[in-house]
Amino acid sequence: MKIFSADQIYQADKSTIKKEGITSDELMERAATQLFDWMHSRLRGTQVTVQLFCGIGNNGGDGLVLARKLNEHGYSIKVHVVNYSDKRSDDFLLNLERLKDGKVWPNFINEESDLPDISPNDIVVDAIFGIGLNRSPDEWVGNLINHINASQAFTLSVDVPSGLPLDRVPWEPSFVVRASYVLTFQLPKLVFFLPQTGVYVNQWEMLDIGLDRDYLNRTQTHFELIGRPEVLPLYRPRLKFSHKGTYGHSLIVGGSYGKIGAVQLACNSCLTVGSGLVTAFLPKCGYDAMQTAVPEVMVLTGSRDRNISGIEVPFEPTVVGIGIGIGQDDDTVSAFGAFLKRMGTPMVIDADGLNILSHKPDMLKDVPEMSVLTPHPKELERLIGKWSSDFEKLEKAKTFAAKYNVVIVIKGAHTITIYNGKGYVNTTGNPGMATAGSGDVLMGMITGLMAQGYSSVDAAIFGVYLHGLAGDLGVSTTGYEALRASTIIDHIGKAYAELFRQPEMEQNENG
Ligand SMILES: NC(=O)C1=CN([C@@H]2O[C@H](COP(=O)(O)OP(=O)(O)OC[C@H]3O[C@@H](n4cnc5c(N)ncnc54)[C@H](OP(=O)(O)O)[C@@H]3O)[C@@H](O)[C@H]2O)[C@@H](O)CC1
Ligand SMILES: [K+]
Repeated sequence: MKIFSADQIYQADKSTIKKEGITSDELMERAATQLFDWMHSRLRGTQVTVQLFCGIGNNGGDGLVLARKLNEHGYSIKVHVVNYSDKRSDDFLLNLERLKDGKVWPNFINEESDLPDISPNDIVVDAIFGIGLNRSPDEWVGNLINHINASQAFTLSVDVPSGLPLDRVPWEPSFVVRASYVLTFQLPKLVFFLPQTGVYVNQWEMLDIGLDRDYLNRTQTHFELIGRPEVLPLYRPRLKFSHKGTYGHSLIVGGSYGKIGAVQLACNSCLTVGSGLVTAFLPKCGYDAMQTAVPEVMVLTGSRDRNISGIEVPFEPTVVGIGIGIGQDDDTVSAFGAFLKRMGTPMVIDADGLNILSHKPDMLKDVPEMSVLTPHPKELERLIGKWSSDFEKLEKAKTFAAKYNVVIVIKGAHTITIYNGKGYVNTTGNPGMATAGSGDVLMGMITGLMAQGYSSVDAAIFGVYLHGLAGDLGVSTTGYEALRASTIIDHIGKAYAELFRQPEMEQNENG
């Protein structure tokens, strides 16, 4: 699903109005009716006080329409207009009149006003600012936002948490509503998924308001949200008349004394995701452990006991995954450099492989094009330099990926795969996966997918999604804390099956 910018959303808005021959207030009515239906279906007339805080633009207009509908259905409401500007929008004004026609008289809050009492039992509707926010809220508005946040009331934000801009980090972090729930109109917003801005969004949901499909389909975006519908078409079915050679031969190069487990995990996940053959290349000390732990994997060792030196393999691997647990000893660094120079085919580079590249940027020119780099935030920083915000991080990563023609997988709560100027935001995974070895499993999975013929970008997007899904399935039996990297591997098979599971309702309908 595409992630649109604020400007593009305004365009979609205009295009819908033009195409359907409706007025902008009709679209607002449609949007706010969705908000009302959502609330009404959950509250079912419960006598709770709903306090609506409405700005003076169209986000506030949505809030006013919602207030009118709640009032018509007998809910107990208090409407506050947050008077932060004289430039009230037409649809706000129209709906203010309609609200007054229904005998609801809002309380106008301005700089001098006392802040209204909010009980923790109230429901707050936050319709102060929407996607039109373009500068820091004034201090008194920020204080009101703080007051809402301190109330502990359930806070439902309309479209976006007020105070959160769509294209940058907030000017003042405390001047942003911390939403319990965001009902966003039709399209996901990038800020919901970035570490610095996602913290304002506890849960979110999209409400379809019937924006012009043509416009949405033909408009290119810089980011895409990756869910099951995006991943399914990438799946490459296995053929009946195939053999292990059809699915590639992966080479996993890694390990040093005390860090052989990383290679076991990567080899295991590489096999489990479907690589036809897997060979591990290790220092000698890892030989017995590897042969015992994963019998399906073939093992080659270098000449040294505790770390990797020359990397010599007597076959042409389909794809190489390299870097986990290799350390940065001088002979390992030169072996890594020589290997990069020799290999022409795309590889997956992780962990110390990335750290070596950060310390020896000269080697970057030898990284085969279309390789996949899988840094966590610290490794990324070493690679591309510091950034001042998540937005700058993404831009720098795009520039780096373009310069070397590689795919970068920025690991995190929402892992983002960067390639060719575009970011693919993953939706699976959970905090239990922030655990030792989780990254090694991902590296093995992406390698194993490339071995089977997935392109580098598809392997990264599909692998990240499947890895997260396996973690989500695993967590249902272990809970977050006890989830281990090996549990993720144990659930890769179920994750594949889950991709093709019919939702229960469909199953029932089909008898
Ligand atoms: N297609 C859709 O999805 C639909 C969207 N709809 C709704 O419209 C919402 C967007 O509405 P909006 O354009 O009127 O902007 P909104 O956020 O209400 O702000 C109001 C104005 O405030 C101003 N301003 C900005 N920053 C400021 C500041 N710090 N302090 C003071 N003032 C500030 C700025 O005006 P400026 O002063 O810059 O001229 C801005 O225009 C959207 O989120 C959704 O809820 C639906 O109704 C229908 C379908
Ligand atoms: K809002």
